[in-house]
Amino acid sequence: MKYMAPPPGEYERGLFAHTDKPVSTIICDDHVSGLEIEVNDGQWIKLSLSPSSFCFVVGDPLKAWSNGRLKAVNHRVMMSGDKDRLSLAAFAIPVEGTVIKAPKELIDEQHPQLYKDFDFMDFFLFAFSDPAKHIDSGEQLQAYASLSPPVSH
Ligand SMILES: O=C(O)CCC(=O)C(=O)O
Ligand SMILES: [Fe+2]
Repeated sequence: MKYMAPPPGEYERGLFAHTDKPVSTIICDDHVSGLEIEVNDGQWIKLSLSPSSFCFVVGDPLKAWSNGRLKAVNHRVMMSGDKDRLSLAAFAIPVEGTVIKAPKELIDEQHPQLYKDFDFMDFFLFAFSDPAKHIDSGEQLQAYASLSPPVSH
């Protein structure tokens, strides 16, 4: 991705806040910082990736697979300064027909099943569909797959 430097003195959105829809993402950049993660409601931290580091981002399907134990962090790109930014994101997309299903070891009385089993691609297409545009990115997994009340086994 290429993000253009903002006008002088401005702090500008490069990429809107979202959680990732692939299973996971590995990000590296050209050391012009810009990637931010939301740590608490509304509190954002800018990541400065060192030259040899990558950022591993848990996507919504991996959160569902882990029965909610792994968090899908809300993140965005904000640009300041006078340099353009280049980043590279490697998205993990499973083969067609892959079902996202939490292993039984991650489901018990204390950790009831949070999400129904679902076909990865059905969720992926849902997340980019017109109806889902009205749902906050961080709420799409909940809207698509939540089991409420949670089921315990
Ligand atoms: O460019 C970046 O650092 C982040 C890209 C990203 O979050 C995405 O493509 O999902
Ligand atoms: Fe992302």
